[in-house]
Amino acid sequence: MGVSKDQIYTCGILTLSDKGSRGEREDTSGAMLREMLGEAGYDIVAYEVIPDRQELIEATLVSWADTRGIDLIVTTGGTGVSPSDVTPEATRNVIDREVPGIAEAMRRASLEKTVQAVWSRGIAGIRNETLIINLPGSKKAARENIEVVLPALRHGLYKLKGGSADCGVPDSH
Ligand SMILES: Nc1ncnc2c1ncn2[C@@H]1O[C@H](COP(=O)(O)OP(=O)(O)OP(=O)(O)O)[C@@H](O)[C@H]1O
Ligand SMILES: Nc1nc2c(c(=O)[nH]1)N[C@H]1C(S)=C(S)[C@@H](COP(=O)(O)O)O[C@H]1N2
Repeated sequence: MGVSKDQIYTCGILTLSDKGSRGEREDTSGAMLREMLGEAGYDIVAYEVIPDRQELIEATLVSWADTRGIDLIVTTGGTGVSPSDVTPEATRNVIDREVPGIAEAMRRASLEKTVQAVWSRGIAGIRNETLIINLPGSKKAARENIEVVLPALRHGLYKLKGGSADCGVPDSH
C-alpha cells in the first residue's frame, strides 16, 4: 500500500525531563506540541514524559518507531550540555540516517532569537519510516524550533515513505 497525498500522519510527543517525570514540573512544552501538531493535522497517538535516561529514551524511540509504526516522533528536552542531557546521543543511536538540514534550520532561526541557541545539540533523523526530531525543553524554545520546520515536514514524510510526486510541484502532496 502506497502513501497518499492526503495521508494523515501519526505523531508521538516524547518529553525528556527528570522534574517532569517526577511530577515536579508541569509539562507545558509537551502540551503545547500536542496542540500545535494536532492543529497542523497530525494524529497524536503517543505521549509520554520520561526521565533523562539514555537507555529508556532509546527503548521508547525504538518501540514507537518499530512496534507502533509512528510516522513522526518529536522529542522535547535534554538537548543541552547538562550532564543529564542525553537526548541527541539516544537519538543518534537509533536512527539509520541523519537529516542535518532540520537541525541546521532550527538553530539558524533560533540564533535570530537568542544566542543561547548555540547550546541545543538537538539532531533529526530517520529510523525505517519514522522521522525523529529533537527540540529543546522550554515551551518557548520548543515552539520557536518546531515552527521553523513544521511547514516542511509533510513533504519529507511523504518522500521517506516512498511517495513519488515531483518535489518541485507546489501542493502536489
Ligand atoms: N517539559 C517542560 N515543560 C515546561 N518547561 C520545561 C520543560 N522542560 C524544561 N523546561 C524549562 O526549560 C528549562 C531548561 O530545561 P532543562 O531540561 O535544562 O531543565 P532542568 O530543570 O535541568 O531539567 P529536568 O526537567 O530534566 O530536571 C527548565 O529550567 C524549565 O524552565
Ligand atoms: N529558539 C530557541 N532555541 C533555544 C532556546 C530558546 O530560548 N529559543 N534556549 C536554548 C537554551 S538556553 C538551551 S540550554 C538549549 C537546550 O535546552 P534543553 O536542555 O532544555 O533541551 O536550547 C537552546 N535553544
